[in-house]
Amino acid sequence: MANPAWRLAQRSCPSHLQVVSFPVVQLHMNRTAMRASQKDFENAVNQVKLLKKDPGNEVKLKLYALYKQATEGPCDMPKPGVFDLINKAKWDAWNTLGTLPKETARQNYVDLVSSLSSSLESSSQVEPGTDRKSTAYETLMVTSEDGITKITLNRPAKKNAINIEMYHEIMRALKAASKDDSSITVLTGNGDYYSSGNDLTNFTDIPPGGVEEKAKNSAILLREFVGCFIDFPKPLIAMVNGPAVGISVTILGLFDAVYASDRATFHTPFSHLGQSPEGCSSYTFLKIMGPAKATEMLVFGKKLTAGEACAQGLVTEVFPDSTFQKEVWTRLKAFAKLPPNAMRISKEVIRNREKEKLHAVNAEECSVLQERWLSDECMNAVVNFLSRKSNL
Ligand SMILES: CCCCC/C=C/CC(=O)SCCNC(=O)CCNC(=O)[C@H](O)C(C)(C)COP(=O)(O)OP(=O)(O)OC[C@H]1O[C@@H](n2cnc3c(N)ncnc32)[C@H](O)[C@@H]1OP(=O)(O)O
Repeated sequence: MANPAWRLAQRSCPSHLQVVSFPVVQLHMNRTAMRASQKDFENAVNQVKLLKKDPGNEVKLKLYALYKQATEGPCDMPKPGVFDLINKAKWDAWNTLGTLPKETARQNYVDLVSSLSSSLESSSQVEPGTDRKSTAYETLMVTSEDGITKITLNRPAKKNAINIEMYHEIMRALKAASKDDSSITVLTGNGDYYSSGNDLTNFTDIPPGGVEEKAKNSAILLREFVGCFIDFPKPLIAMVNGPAVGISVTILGLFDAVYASDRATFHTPFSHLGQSPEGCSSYTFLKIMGPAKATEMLVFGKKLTAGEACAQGLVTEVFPDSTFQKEVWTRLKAFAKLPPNAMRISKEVIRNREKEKLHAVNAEECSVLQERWLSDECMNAVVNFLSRKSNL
């Protein structure tokens, strides 16, 4: 959407907000629909009218394009002339959606409005720098302000262990963040831990199909979860506020920057747990730190200090815990002011070369883990933890 013509329109036409504005979307409201998803869509169209804060021109263009695609299908209008700046920006936005199916456009529109409603609502009501738990999530706090969507793991009493609900909520929050109007996304933890990794009680809820079915379902969930990090389109930054264990460490290799408090530690005790690496770490860690150091972490379970993790390239920079929040947020706010499309495209250029490989590694790691979870070594480790014979 970094359309120079649109930028020019913004400067030369002070009334642009009316031109690409809610009424444009409302204009087409009289088409009623029969299907449930169409009802959601209509609700979303109505919700747009109720937004208290202007979502900005880029978001409005996205809404316009998705609306047109959802109601009329691919753009078949003649391209407006080069001097018809506003209509050309709208045409461009619609035309970029190509042959996106109407149903997908409808769904994307609904998702965008939903992320918009929560982010605009939170940014308008929350004091700067203050978190407010979004009612949409049980295990996370998600806020959006100053161009930054912040996803906070919020099970501090369980050291932010990732239970099944949290896996799903993180995926949902990432999908919403990928479409909202923020420039960058931050993941952090509430309390003294960043995250203690997979919630080991996830393994205790056995379905009627038995442990094999459990292992299969877990592998499917894990693959989808890691896939969201591989495909996340905006700069994704981890603020590692404290110790990190297991999968919360391995997926750091898929982040674009990792800032750590000097209280943080990085621990992947897979062998201790009878498991094997995930989160694409069997590939990313080798690239980041070389095979010898990666093996120490992933095979022998060596726990790294923040300083060591930084020296090995897993962490971008370490800050004293006392100034961690202040220093990192100052930096993130400056990043968020950079042109968002340029950041997104630069990330795309960097990531695209690796994407296919990363998805293949993810699939392989999940398939190996599916077997590992059925092993005696793994089952014993989980039982030991649950009966408190082991604290890593
Ligand atoms: C869909 C499936 C995908 C699977 C993907 C696979 C991923 C692999 C991994 O992530 S492997 C890593 C798994 N994590 C662990 O093995 C860590 C286990 N936890 C600990 O060793 C310790 O809790 C600790 C070192 C993190 C913290 O120890 P401390 O003594 O400071 O605190 P407590 O042990 O008393 O913990 C407080 C309460 O939190 C519960 N808890 C902490 N971590 C986990 C966890 N990972 N799973 C489940 N529960 C956890 C702990 O049980 C305490 O609860 P309680 O107060 O109710 O007793």
